[in-house]
Amino acid sequence: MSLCRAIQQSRGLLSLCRSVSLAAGGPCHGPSHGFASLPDPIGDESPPQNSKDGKVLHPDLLNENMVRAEYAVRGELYHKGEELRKQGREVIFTNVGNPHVLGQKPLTFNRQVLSLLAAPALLEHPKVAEIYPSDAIARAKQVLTYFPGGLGAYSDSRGSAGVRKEIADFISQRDGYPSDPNDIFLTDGASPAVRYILQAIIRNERDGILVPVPQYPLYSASIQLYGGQLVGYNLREENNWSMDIADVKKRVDDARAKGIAVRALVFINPGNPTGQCLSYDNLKDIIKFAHEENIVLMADEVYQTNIFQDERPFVSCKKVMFDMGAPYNQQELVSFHTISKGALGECGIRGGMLEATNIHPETIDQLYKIASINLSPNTFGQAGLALMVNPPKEGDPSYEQHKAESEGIIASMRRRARIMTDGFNACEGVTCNYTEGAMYSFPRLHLPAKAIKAAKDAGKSPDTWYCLKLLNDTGILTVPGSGFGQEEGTFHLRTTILPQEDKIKDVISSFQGFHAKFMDEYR
Ligand SMILES: Cc1ncc(COP(=O)(O)O)c(C=O)c1O
Repeated sequence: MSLCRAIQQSRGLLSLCRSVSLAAGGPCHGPSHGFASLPDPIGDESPPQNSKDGKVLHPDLLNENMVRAEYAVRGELYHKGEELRKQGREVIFTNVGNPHVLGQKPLTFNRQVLSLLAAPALLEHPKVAEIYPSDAIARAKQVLTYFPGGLGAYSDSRGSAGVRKEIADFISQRDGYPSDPNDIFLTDGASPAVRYILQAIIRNERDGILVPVPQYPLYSASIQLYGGQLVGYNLREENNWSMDIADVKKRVDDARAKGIAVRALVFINPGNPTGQCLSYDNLKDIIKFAHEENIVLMADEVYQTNIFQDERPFVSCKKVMFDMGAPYNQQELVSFHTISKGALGECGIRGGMLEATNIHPETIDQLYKIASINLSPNTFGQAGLALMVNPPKEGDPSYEQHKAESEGIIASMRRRARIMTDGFNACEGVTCNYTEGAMYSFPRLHLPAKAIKAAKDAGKSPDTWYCLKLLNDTGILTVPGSGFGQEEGTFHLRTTILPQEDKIKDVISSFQGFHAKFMDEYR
């Protein structure tokens, strides 16, 4: 059956069939086959410059939005760190929330199931029951039924229906409100899911997206890539990185006065790089605001199980919205989740998702079309999502071990968050809010004037200059606050809390030693 026909059958949509015909590799019916004739010439204008110094793909002739996009997490510091590592120096990669690279072990049950999915012939092996627990075998067989042709075959472009159903059940249970598998898209990590939505929202340079400052640079880079405008709103560091709706409102008014259509508000809960968790009341304010201002909400909830403070449990934006009732339960919302974070930390397997709530059905069809251009999200990532949302249950042979491993990882992160924060706060001229959630510390560096001058003389922003010195002296690779955005005149760095417990004290005392020496030199 052609992709067109399959989509028509599942959604009954002829119009989508027309527009997707190019991606499906052949026309269905109708005139729109995607090969429109070329536009008429604009006056007698000659074509733009096509090559330089014998190269068509010359750096001066690339898509400008691509060239302008920046992604600090893998920016100057990262490249310098890689250079040092290749020279044989020990580098501690605390620049990115990538737990396994710093020694976190994968969850046993999940990898048992994934290994059986990768090598299904093992399921027929006479000794399989001696090696694998019975629930891992049963779960692998069940997940295999979601992937006709196994994990080596393309799945539906939105992701396997079976996995989406498990995710919808998980969301319904988590929030107490229904979730529709047809509104869930599975992607290769949450990053492409975020990009799908930004790409759909941004039409041109007059479309604005509200993004927290500091923010995770996936947002700034993607908004640049799609040619939109980032409209920053400040998180209040003095108030534990809280959101100030009055400030957001002011940013919206300013942007509108400049002719920008503000179309979406991104918030990250728990926050990256700032580590704060939003309270139920904060979420209500955000939803009310978005409703009043007619703005789509983009809820980045990838750290929803990385919670280190009992008084601030995670509550999803969707739950609060439905608790609030009409008219707020009609608010347009897209929420994101991933297997890269939480106790899984499976960054390399690339499993992520979005759930679209109250989004127009024809927009969902357009998203489906865009997803179908990529054919299929990777199947191991999808299986990883199924394992995340539907772990072993009480009474299952793997339950106790799975629970102990998962809870052990989060409890250890909580201890490490405390060690990091306390360690930073013990330093002269460093202040750091406690990491309530996520995986990062974002201390403020109150740099002396002499240090700021030295940085400027070196042609660097003071935080980048500081982080480069820290890397050179100690091998600790962090990301300067400027990569996330920070209030004018303030300087920060971001580090993960992920070095393992036998290492983290050494990391923080190495930082403290460096900083004390630094202050002696520049105070
Ligand atoms: C706030 C936030 N959103 C989304 C992502 C994307 O993660 P992934 O694409 O690995 O799912 C990250 C990764 O660090 C993140 O910190």
